[in-house]
Amino acid sequence: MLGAIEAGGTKFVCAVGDENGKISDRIQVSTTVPAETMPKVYDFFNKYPVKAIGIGSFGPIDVNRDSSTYGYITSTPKSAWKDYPFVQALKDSFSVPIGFNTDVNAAALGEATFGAAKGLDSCLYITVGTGIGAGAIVQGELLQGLSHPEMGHILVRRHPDDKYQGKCPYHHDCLEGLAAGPAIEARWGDKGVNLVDRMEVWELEGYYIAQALMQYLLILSPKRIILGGGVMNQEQVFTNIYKYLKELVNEYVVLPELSEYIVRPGLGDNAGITGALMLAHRAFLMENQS
Ligand SMILES: Nc1ncnc2c1ncn2[C@@H]1O[C@H](COP(=O)(O)OP(=O)(O)OP(=O)(O)O)[C@@H](O)[C@H]1O
Ligand SMILES: [Zn+2]
Repeated sequence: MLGAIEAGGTKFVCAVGDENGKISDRIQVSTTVPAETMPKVYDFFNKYPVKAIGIGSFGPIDVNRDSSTYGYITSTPKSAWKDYPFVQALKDSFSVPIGFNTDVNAAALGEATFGAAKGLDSCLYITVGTGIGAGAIVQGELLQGLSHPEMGHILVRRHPDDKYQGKCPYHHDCLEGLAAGPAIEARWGDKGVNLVDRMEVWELEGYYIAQALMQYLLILSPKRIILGGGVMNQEQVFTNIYKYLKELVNEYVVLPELSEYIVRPGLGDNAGITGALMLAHRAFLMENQS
């Protein structure tokens, strides 16, 4: 039995299951402060004989095993979780291998193993929600370098009619600052879910996301792109992304049929937690190899 944590900025999902992605029990805990959230996490896993735990976490996080702050959540604006030693906290309570990566890398792994990118050795998983983040599988491995990718904060070309200053506290009008859920709400004065009939909202959304996808696909050339997160519940954004992406790429590279190439998560809301289960599986295998 394996344990999994999908640690989000608003809630933690904890689950137990097996290496085939089958989940046998799960709970949700709200993300308040570590002293309140973590004991509930420990209580849940204490009920089960887990052999390893995988964490897909909001970030930025330190994923560099050689670093003195490996396993920490680093510079999050959620101050109680800033510099929080997540992996160590679990190791102190459970003497099992702990896998640790970003929430979106975990989701990419889940989708590549069991979901919309099953059988492919590369894919990109992007969430457009409270923030924008992306994880990637490249040549069968999770993409990691100096740190993990932060693809939500890339710069995009501003639409000439868009006067909104942007919401990212670090870069103002980066992709996340212009196109995540809170930016939509701030620009148009209402939540996305209430703006369904405002065509211009979803045109602009497609315009920005298509630019990001163009850059990701030119740099990483993923075999499939999966778009999740609350904002992507707006079906019309997909149509607009296809339209703008075709225009931008302008036949320079040959694109697959876009409705099969840029798709929703095959695992729905379970992409992240299933991926975290796979992180646990990998951590278990790694520790038992050496
Ligand atoms: N149906 C919808 N249409 C448009 N926007 C939506 C819809 N549902 C949620 N959102 C927007 O998505 C954002 C919440 O994102 P999501 O539901 O993915 O939750 P989250 O997990 O908190 O976000 P994140 O993935 O960044 O951690 C909010 O800004 C919300 O207004
Ligand atoms: Zn930014």
